[in-house]
Amino acid sequence: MNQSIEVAKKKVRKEIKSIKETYSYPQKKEMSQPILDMLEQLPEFIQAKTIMLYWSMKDEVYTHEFVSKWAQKKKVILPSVKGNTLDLKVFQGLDNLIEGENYGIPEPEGSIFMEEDEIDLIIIPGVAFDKDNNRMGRGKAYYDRLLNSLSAYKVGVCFQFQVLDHIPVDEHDIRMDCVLYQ
Ligand SMILES: Nc1nc2c(c(=O)[nH]1)N(C=O)[C@@H](CNc1ccc(C(=O)N[C@@H](CCC(=O)O)C(=O)O)cc1)CN2
Ligand SMILES: Nc1ncnc2c1ncn2[C@@H]1O[C@H](COP(=O)(O)OP(=O)(O)OP(=O)(O)O)[C@@H](O)[C@H]1O
Repeated sequence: MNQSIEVAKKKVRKEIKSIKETYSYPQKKEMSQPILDMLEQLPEFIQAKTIMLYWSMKDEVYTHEFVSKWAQKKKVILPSVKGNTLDLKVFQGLDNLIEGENYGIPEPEGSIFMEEDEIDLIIIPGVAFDKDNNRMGRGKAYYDRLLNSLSAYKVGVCFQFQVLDHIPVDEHDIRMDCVLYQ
C-alpha cells in the first residue's frame, strides 16, 4: 500500500483509540442501543432473511444480545478467522461459540456456510468511517477481502466520534452502502 496512506491510517487508528478509552465498557454498551434500534428499522434489515453480523469486541458497537435475538428470526452468520481470510459460519446459539484463532473473538463452531449469495445484508464494524461511506478497519484487510466476493447490502456501524469528514482510503477499501452511528 501507498506509504503515506498507511501512515495516515495509523494516525487515525491511534486517535480513535484514545477517544474510545475515555468511555467505559458499560457506557459503550449503552451508546450502542440507539444504533441497533436504527438498524432494526432499516428497510434492508427488515427485508433481509440472511444477515452477516459480528460478535463485538469491547471497543465496538455492542452486538451480543442483538445477535442472539435476531438469530431466532433470521439466519445470522458470523465471521470466523482462518489465517488471512474469514470463513462464514451460522450462529447457532451461545453454546456453540468457541474462541477464534489469533484474536480470541468468539465464533461459531462447525461447518462453513457456503451459500454466500444468500446473504442479504452485512453489518460491519470499523475503526473509522467518513461522510462518503468509506471505511477503515483494524488494518488486516479481512473485510476488504471478504466484501470483494459478496454482493450483499453493506452497513457500517460505529459511534459518532468514529465518523470523520475524510479518512485515508486506498484502492482496496470497500465502500459501505450506508453507515449508522449515534
Ligand atoms: N468483532 C469483530 N470480529 C471480527 C473482526 C472485527 O473487526 N470485529 N474482524 C475484522 O477484521 C475479523 C478479525 N480481525 C481482527 C483484526 C485485528 C484485531 C485486533 O485486535 N487488532 C489490534 C492490533 C493488533 C496488531 O496490530 O497486530 C487492535 O486493533 O488493537 C482484531 C480482529 C473477524 N472478526
Ligand atoms: N483485497 C485485498 N487483498 C490483498 N491485500 C489487501 C486487500 N485489501 C487490503 N490489502 C492490504 O492489507 C493491508 C491492510 O489493509 P487496510 O488497512 O485497508 O485494512 P482494513 O480495512 O483496516 O482492515 P479490515 O478490513 O480487516 O477491518 C494493506 O497493506 C492493504 O494494502
